[in-house]
Amino acid sequence: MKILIFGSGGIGGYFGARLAAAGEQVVFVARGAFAYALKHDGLKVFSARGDLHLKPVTLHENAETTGPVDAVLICTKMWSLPAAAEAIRPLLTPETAVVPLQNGVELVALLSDSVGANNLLGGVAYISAHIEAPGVIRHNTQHARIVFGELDGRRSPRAEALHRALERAGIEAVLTTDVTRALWEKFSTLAPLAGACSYLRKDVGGVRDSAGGRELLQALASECVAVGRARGVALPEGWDAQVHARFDELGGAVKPSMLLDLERGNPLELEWLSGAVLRLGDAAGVETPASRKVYDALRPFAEGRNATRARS
Ligand SMILES: NC(=O)C1=CN([C@@H]2O[C@H](COP(=O)(O)OP(=O)(O)OC[C@H]3O[C@@H](n4cnc5c(N)ncnc54)[C@H](OP(=O)(O)O)[C@@H]3O)[C@@H](O)[C@H]2O)C=CC1
Ligand SMILES: CC(C)(CO)C(=O)C(=O)O
Repeated sequence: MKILIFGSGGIGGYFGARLAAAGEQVVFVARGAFAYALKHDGLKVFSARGDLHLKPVTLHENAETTGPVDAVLICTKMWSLPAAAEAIRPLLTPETAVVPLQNGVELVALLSDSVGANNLLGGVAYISAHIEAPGVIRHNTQHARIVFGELDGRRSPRAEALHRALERAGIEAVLTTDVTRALWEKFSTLAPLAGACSYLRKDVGGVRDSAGGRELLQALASECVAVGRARGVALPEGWDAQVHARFDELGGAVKPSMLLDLERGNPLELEWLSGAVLRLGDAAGVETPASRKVYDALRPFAEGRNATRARS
């Protein structure tokens, strides 16, 4: 398959490198020092599942040289979505599968005008990976999983083809018939986790061990699940308790990407995590005081302090 990876950072670099190493035709979208490193030194992935060094790397330069693609994995931060949607448009055919892998539940609403409902699928990534240096990705745990599917639940040939490609690349892939639920399952785990770790400035182990850490996580998870259910999402009975089970499965040293960004002075995805819980909670008439506390405390840091990684 010809797969465009839009955004070659933590998740895009990891998934793209694995797909390319397994023989798929992968084209990476990168910029600045990262693009320079990919061009000259290739893409290096350090991972408990095996290191790899991909060289040469095919970089997207323009629509003419890249041509139409079979699938796009959008792997930027949330604030880059409009630019990504605009840039991929000339590369889409009516059959191209566009799978945004960001953490968030508003992706479909944000993208459906610009990308088009025919192209858009939903997806989530379960992985912990970050940029260590330009052209270098560090994958922090064993898990590397993508859950994705057509918005209408059908098992389309394009979704099946992408599923096979991901599996060939050693990525655990789940093709779901209820992607909205999959998005909310991840969101209701991740938004509380990212909120609690960032609010307390602690990794997963630190939150587990700190006084009030679990209570904060529980309160955030309950709010998130209540908002999802109020919107008609079929989250299973007892799902908020599952957040703890998932939290306990994670290694103590894992840091959600929002905490890593906070530590590095990068912009935060706060608006699409706790911010989304507040917005969607307001619209559905669900009270969200714990999410409000976390949002208000982190809001002063949301734009980041590093000019080089300012939002664009
Ligand atoms: N990291 C993780 O472990 C996980 C992350 N996620 C989610 O996945 C998404 C991506 O996260 P992550 O991989 O950490 O993000 P990163 O910041 O590591 O990677 C995003 C990359 O996209 C690049 N990019 C953005 N816009 C453009 C553009 N217009 N042209 C070229 N390159 C561009 C960025 O470049 P630049 O630096 O120049 O902006 C950066 O290299 C987020 O929504 C996150 O919440 C989900 C699961 C796990
Ligand atoms: C918490 C983690 C690393 C677990 O998959 C994650 O999904 C994220 O930070 O976005």
